[in-house]
Amino acid sequence: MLVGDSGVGKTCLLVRFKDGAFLAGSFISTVGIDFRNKVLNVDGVKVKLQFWDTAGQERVRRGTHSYYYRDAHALLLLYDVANKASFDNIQAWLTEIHEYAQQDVVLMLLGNKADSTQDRVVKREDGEKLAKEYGVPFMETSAKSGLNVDLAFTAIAKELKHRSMKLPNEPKFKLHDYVKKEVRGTGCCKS
Ligand SMILES: Nc1nc2c(ncn2[C@@H]2O[C@H](COP(=O)(O)OP(=O)(O)OP(=O)(O)O)[C@@H](O)[C@H]2O)c(=O)[nH]1
Repeated sequence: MLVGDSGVGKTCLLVRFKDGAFLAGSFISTVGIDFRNKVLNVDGVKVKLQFWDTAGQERVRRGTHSYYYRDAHALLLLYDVANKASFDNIQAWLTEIHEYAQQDVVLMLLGNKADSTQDRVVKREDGEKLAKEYGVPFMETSAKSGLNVDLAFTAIAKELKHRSMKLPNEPKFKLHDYVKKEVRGTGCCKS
């Protein structure tokens, strides 16, 4: 499930991952929830992921999220590095998540729009610090350039596969270590 303030790039991140393209141009806010599927090959095993792309707008999200949180196995919580308010709201999102989501939900914090060099107002270290405080894996992404998008979703898929299969001889998958493969920078301009 992708969550975070309106406009942080949830839909774009998902479309970049699913279709390899960037939705440039006018911004159409998600209303309610959108579902998209993708089958990933994770270490030779097919993992079918169903993504729930939620609306960030307060007026549409009130009431709906609590219902979906309960069934979500993983949450990607996004803020926009060029929007301070979206970062400041992360704590409120985390409170909501702790209230409604499953205790063992896989959670990852993503600072999106890392390509926005001139407009950046949230430093990478601030994202890192917040993530550390809450014990959540963190990386910066860009739906525009594609930076770390595959890595973020693959990390989630690997963790979910690991949890659901529990193969006896398989070494434990460590999500916190895996996200260290993150590429630093803007990723510009691969799109
Ligand atoms: N520069 C830049 N712009 C982005 C990026 N991701 C999204 N955008 C732009 O940000 C705007 C909002 O993107 P969406 O993906 O629709 O945002 P959302 O979080 O799904 O918004 P809601 O549906 O309202 O919750 C669009 O104009 C996108 O083109 C990114 O990585 N870099």
